[in-house]
Amino acid sequence: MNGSNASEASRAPLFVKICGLRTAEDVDAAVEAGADAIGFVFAPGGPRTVDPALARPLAERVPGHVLTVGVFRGQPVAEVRALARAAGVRAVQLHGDEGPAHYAELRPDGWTLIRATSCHGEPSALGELGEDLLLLDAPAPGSGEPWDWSAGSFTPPAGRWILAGGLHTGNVADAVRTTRPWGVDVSSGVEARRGVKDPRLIREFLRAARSVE
Ligand SMILES: O=C(O)c1ccccc1NCC(=O)[C@H](O)[C@H](O)COP(=O)(O)O
Repeated sequence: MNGSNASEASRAPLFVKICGLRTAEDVDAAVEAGADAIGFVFAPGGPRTVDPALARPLAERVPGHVLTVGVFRGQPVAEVRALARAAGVRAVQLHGDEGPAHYAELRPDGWTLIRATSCHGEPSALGELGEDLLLLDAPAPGSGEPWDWSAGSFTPPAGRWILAGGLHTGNVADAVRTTRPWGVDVSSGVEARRGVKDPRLIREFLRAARSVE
């Protein structure tokens, strides 16, 4: 996965992550439809939250070319490490206000580190806190609420950044055309109702996301 500037990133095949999965049927649908990454939410208290006993067998269904991602928010390093190890995921996505020390402590574990942040006008640089991938999200992650990614509203970072927040089959192609991200991430937009994925919507999302030249 090379690509150190925005134009290179836009020419690479679009990376697509489907987040918040809880069932084998949904995992299989995402993998078969060509997802590059599957996310399991370990941030507590939400409708998509899983524990390692549920997530591990799901992660084990995922072939090696698809990245398994544990999603966390404001949890201590020891908790992130324990949950990610127990579930057997290969990447860790942090949604809280974790600082560089958090990333540095997790680095030796070998996970791909994803920093999720909301875009407040000031561009965030990839790697600023020691992450491998940068995810630009809405202020309320997993809410399905979009943010203003229209042309001129923000400066897209260079390199491997992922657009998230309120994406769905009907807007993802426009979002990709406008912002030229390295990847996209969706959760609510592929759900029949909050916390319940719809395999048909997963397939349609992947098709729409990849329809942009
Ligand atoms: O989904 C959750 O419940 C969640 C809770 C805490 C932190 C992150 C969470 N989700 C992250 C995601 O699902 C995605 O990375 C992203 O926010 C896109 O969400 P959506 O707008 O629902 O497509």
